[in-house]
Amino acid sequence: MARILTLTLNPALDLAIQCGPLRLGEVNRTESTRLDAGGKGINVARVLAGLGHEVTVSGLLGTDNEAPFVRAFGECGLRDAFIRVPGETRINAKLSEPGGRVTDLNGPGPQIPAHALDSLTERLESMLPGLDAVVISGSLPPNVAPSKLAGLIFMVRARQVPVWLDTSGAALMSGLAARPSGVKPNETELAEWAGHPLDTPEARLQAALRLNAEGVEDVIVSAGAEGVVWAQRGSALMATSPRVPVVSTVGAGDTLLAGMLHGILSGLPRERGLRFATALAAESVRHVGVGEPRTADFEQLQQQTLVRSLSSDSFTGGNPG
Ligand SMILES: Nc1ncnc2c1ncn2[C@@H]1O[C@H](COP(=O)(O)OP(=O)(O)O)[C@@H](O)[C@H]1O
Ligand SMILES: O=P(O)(O)OC[C@H]1O[C@](O)(COP(=O)(O)O)[C@@H](O)[C@@H]1O
Repeated sequence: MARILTLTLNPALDLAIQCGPLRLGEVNRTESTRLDAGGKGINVARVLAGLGHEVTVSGLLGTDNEAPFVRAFGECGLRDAFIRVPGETRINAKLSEPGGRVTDLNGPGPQIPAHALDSLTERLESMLPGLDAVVISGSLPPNVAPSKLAGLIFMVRARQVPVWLDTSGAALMSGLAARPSGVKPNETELAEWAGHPLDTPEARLQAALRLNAEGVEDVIVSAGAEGVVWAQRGSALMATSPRVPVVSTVGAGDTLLAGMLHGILSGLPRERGLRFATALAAESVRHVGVGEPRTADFEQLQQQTLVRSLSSDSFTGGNPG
């Protein structure tokens, strides 16, 4: 069992909406709706706690609608170290249509008073001793500068605690420059850093190896149904996802990251950890919410997840890897 802290600077209440084919500009009738406490670090924490780790959640939480979060933390056995800020945490709408198309409408989040960030930094610093990993996940509220995120990464690294990052846009650029120990972008997010599309496994591999060479030890590039490339200190594996019916892809990336951390922090052989995490992420898309390893066919999903090693030759007809 590991001790992990996840940091969500911009959590969200996720409004999951199941509907028929969406008709824009018209009245649509929904099939079901569900409101859950979410946000990347909170989802990662849920999965890790379910796998038996001791998890603390922190970040910035609006006081006006905190009740569902507090309830979820209690239900999942998460230690609550969120700094409270005035106002509401954002609500993100997730529209799932038949056929697996999911449309995310993510809000900006509230304005954060400067003293709240100072309190968060102090709290984080006081919690670092004894932690096995820190995960910083998700977007930043509108008035939090990306350089603040880089500052948090530097602080954690200075205490020799591994720090993982999962964010996007300017926050990802700034965060990567601070050299986190690990990162989990999806292909679109990493393409922005690379400056060109990463629409093939080879392109993802090259970008991941480049980041390894720049000092990010673990780079996990997710590519939806196509699966995952994981480059660790210059040596790469690729996992191909099992085919599953898609209900909601929301939380798949968070599940993947949590599954990978579980493998790494539990000392699982690399191939086994990647298979576990990829199968768990596939499990998550079959329903709303994060992946559930206790599901009856999870062993089967793992068997259907193909893992192979990759090298630059893997794509040139040379060594099949
Ligand atoms: N349609 C799918 N079928 C099977 N696995 C999926 C599917 N969509 C996502 N996954 C799994 O979830 C992981 C994360 O999904 P992805 O969409 O790449 O990340 P993010 O949610 O961060 O954008 C993928 O690498 C894959 O393992
Ligand atoms: O902080 P962002 O980038 O707006 O993302 C927030 C959203 O990400 C989620 O954590 C889902 O993330 P993934 O689909 O990448 O796993 C939702 O719960 C939340 O609404």
